[in-house]
Amino acid sequence: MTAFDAVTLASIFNNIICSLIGCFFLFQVSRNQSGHKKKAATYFFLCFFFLGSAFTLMMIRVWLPIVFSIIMANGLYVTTAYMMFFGFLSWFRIPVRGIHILIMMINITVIITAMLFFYLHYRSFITRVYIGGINNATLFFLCFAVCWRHRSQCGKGEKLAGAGALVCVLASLIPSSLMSVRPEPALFQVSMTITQNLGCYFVLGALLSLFLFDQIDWHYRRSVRDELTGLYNRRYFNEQLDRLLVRGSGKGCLALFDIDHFKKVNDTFGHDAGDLAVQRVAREIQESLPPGALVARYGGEEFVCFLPESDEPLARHFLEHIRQKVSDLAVETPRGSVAVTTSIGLCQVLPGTPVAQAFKCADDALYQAKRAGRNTLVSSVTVSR
Ligand SMILES: Nc1nc2c(ncn2[C@@H]2O[C@H](COP(=O)(O)OP(=O)(O)OP(=O)(O)O)[C@@H](O)[C@H]2O)c(=O)[nH]1
Repeated sequence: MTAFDAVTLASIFNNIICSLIGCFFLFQVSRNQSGHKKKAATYFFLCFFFLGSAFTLMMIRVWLPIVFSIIMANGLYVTTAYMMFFGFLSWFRIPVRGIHILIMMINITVIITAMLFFYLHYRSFITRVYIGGINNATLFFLCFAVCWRHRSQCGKGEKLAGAGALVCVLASLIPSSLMSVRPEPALFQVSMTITQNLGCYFVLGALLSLFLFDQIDWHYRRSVRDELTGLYNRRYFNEQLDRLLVRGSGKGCLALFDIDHFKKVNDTFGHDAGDLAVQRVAREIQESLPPGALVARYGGEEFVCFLPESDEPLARHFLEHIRQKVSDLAVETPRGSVAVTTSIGLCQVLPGTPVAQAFKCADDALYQAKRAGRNTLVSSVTVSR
């Protein structure tokens, strides 16, 4: 064995280790997922399983009959690319159907037949390199195309995975491109080593980051949203309002909503009915506000919204509409129909006003609304610094 062969073997061994690591992590990931993400993780796991098997075959191929090596290696490489493609399809909720599997089987059969044909009849090594490279590049390009088609839903993880697929397209074409310039066995070995390393490491990183960023997004969404209503929570609202008032252009209207006599609703209809009423009121508020309004559940049966750039008459128009819609609500519950009303305190805020002062102003107005008999909108004086 020459030093060059030894280095090539070491590199293949490296790729086997990388594939095993890929299998291990993607298996762990698939256990913690459900639905389409679990399917995607399983396909990605299989992708590394077949890739590792192909590398193992590459390592021991000198001891195997060459026809057997050609059949197995090509079958495994093409299957690897398909597993990646199916993983991308599943991630974007496109079901993998029988027809996809059939196309994969036909593709594998055609590739193996073509490889054997060119080996047995023409002993043409370069043609086989072209066929393998172009076929795999096409499949990786399809992975990228799936990402591109769903680009509006793509976060950081999906973008990285799409970039990983593109790297695979380029990597698949390296051996055939080099062979067309200088058809030397040593150069082929070098190009294969580069291709395998690029594919293996980049794809593993990109696929794992798909799940990592998805988890990060999930935790972030949970940390800023209220679980019952899906509205933003108090902490997020305060942060955003602070940004808008102190650091932004800062003018607008702040409104506090409080459902009237809510204790009575709970006492009469039960806590679950109360929850339902909170959800319905939240939905009415959210759906009735103009785009750009910031709305949150501020506490139990309290909501808050900020209408940037709105003056008092405009905000009053929207809020009156909400008050009316809430009072028209009939929340159907197992114990009967629940009617609720809401009191609203409104305050126009000028640039630079501290958050606490804006809240005090809206809260005073809300207090006035409660004192005025509830189901009322009261507007407080404008506050500024
Ligand atoms: N079911 C349900 N009840 C809640 C929730 N959050 C707060 N509450 C209840 O809402 C009630 C609020 O009562 P109070 O603050 O006394 O006010 P109120 O009865 O609405 O009377 P006014 O505000 O003065 O009109 C309490 O009984 C809380 O337990 C919730 O998410 N679900």
